[in-house]
Amino acid sequence: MRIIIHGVGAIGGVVGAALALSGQEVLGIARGRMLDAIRDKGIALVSVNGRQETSFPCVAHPSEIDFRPDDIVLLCVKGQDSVAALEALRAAGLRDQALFCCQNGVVNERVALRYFPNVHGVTVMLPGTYIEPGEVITHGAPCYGMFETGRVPGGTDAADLALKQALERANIACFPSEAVMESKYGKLLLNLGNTVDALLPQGAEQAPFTKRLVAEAKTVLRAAGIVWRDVGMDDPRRNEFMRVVPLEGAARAGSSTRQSLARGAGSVETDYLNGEIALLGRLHGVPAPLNARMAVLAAELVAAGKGAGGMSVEELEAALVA
Ligand SMILES: NC(=O)C1=CN([C@@H]2O[C@H](COP(=O)(O)OP(=O)(O)OC[C@H]3O[C@@H](n4cnc5c(N)ncnc54)[C@H](OP(=O)(O)O)[C@@H]3O)[C@@H](O)[C@H]2O)C=CC1
Ligand SMILES: CC(C)(CO)C(=O)C(=O)O
Repeated sequence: MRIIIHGVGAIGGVVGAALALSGQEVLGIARGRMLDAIRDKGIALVSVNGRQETSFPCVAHPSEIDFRPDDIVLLCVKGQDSVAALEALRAAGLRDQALFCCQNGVVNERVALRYFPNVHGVTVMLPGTYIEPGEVITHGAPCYGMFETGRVPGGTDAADLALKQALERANIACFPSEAVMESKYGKLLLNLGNTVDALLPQGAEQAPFTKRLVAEAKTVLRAAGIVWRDVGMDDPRRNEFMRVVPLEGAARAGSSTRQSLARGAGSVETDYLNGEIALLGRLHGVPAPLNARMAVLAAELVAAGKGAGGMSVEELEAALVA
């Protein structure tokens, strides 16, 4: 079995490097400065176990891959990049192989099912950081991360088991689940604060904003009849397998959305996080003005070419009532 990582950034980089260090065959699909750095000098994984250098082969495009029947593909791009990645995978010959959406948000799996029959969701609990090309950081301990996986719409199969075994050899806890989307909706609630974290200066009080966004979202999910499962610290597995710990000399660079802005990535995932709540609210006739506004603010920030942390608490408060 070969594990193909589509999108070698924070999550794809940590998972790919940890798998490679465990002896697993890995192939990356990367781009830009990360691709150049890995080809030039490999990749460094920074974690509670220190800094470990490793390497795995990387291509720039799926068309360079001869897919094997027992390949497993981990889709590790941001939600706004999914369609392009899925189209390229199909054009390159991927067919019935298991495809795992290692992504936040709840729509990637549904999109992937248009292209492929064997789609699995993954609830990714892994505080990953990618700022410098060729280096990825995880603040997860004792395991680097904790994943829940399962087929979409439901059930588990041999691919979940095979991935679990490979991930656990690489120090990433993995729990196959018959209803993975329930935990992905739980994770969506945790991600409603990503853009708050991206907009405000580091150290600013985020909780009053995220609480309001989550309360609004819960009303929307209930009206939509969507069941979710809590995946925060109330999940007893979190304390045992994956706590967020400080690492000397390697500060966490904030949420994945903040990291996109810090890297000048040119897009953020907010339309698939807060924007999902806005969408569900509109479909089910429940107002979700706060989450809808967050999506607009994020789009404005990207369009203005602004970096992370440019808004004060007072400005965000005013923007949310505007
Ligand atoms: N970081 C974290 O702590 C966590 C992230 N997640 C989720 O995991 C998913 C991945 O996030 P994260 O790893 O942070 O994102 P990153 O932006 O760090 O990594 C994604 C990588 O994929 C690359 N990419 C995008 N499209 C393509 C393509 N077509 N071909 C090749 N490479 C491509 C991006 O390149 P480029 O940089 O040029 O855009 C980037 O390097 C997201 O859904 C996120 O919400 C979940 C839990 C925690
Ligand atoms: C780790 C967490 C929950 C928030 O930082 C996340 O999922 C992200 O950064 O996207």
